Amino acid sequence: MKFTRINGVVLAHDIQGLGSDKPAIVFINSLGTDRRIWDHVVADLAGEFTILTYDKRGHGLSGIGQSPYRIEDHAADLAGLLDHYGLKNVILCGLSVGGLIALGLYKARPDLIRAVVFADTAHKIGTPEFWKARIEAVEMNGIEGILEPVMSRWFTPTYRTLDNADYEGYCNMLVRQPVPGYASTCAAIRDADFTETARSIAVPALCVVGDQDGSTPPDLVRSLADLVPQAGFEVIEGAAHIPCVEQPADFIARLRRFLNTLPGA
Ligand SMILES: O=C(O)CC1=CCC(=O)O1
Repeated sequence: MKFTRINGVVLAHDIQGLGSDKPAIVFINSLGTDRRIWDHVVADLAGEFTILTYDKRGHGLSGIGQSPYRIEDHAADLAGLLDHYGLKNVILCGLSVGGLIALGLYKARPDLIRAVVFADTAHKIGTPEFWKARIEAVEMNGIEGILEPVMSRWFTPTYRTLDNADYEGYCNMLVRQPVPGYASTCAAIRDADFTETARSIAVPALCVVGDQDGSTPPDLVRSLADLVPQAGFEVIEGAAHIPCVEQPADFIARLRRFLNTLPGA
């Protein structure tokens, strides 16, 4: 684990394969999660790629910084981290708000990006009213107060059982995020609309979504795929909003298939 200060905020991250000539892939997290959601994927790709995972500001072990945030702040943090390591020509894999951050980074620094995987995300997520209610709820009652509705979006009923220790662990992950970082990221999502950026993407892209995703349902993710000129669209069975956790083998297989289509793969 490493820590680096970027834009005045300490970002916790892991990097492997640095200095090799292996293609670089960067994973960008969803709201309320930290970089450990990518553990299965990273373990599978290790040795073949330079791999960066990080906790965006306000999440995990990263600093919180100043509220309010915009997606542009999260994207500037990622640009700073890539510049810190001299990473260019990267493949981005963004989950949910991570997809918005990928779009924000593409808008600001298209020079850094070689391809994008958009997982369970869209150019615009939710309504202002929805995010206002979410922010008010967490500021009033803490993240515990929204645990059940959020978990029913993240995971299928099959996964959400009391005897599933992994499920309990991901509940812990959510409730342990700092409220100011969580609420500020909700506000950033509320204010984001990357429709025009999505239309402008000139690199290969894959949009993928769990068939039971309650946050960014398949039809919404398909609408992103329709905007992005070179995007494929795939649905993962038996997953909700976080397929890299709930169906890692299927997620990895689709990711690998996409990576194998990239020029020079
Ligand atoms: O918390 C949720 O409802 C799921 C989600 C929306 C945006 C994101 O990153 O996660």
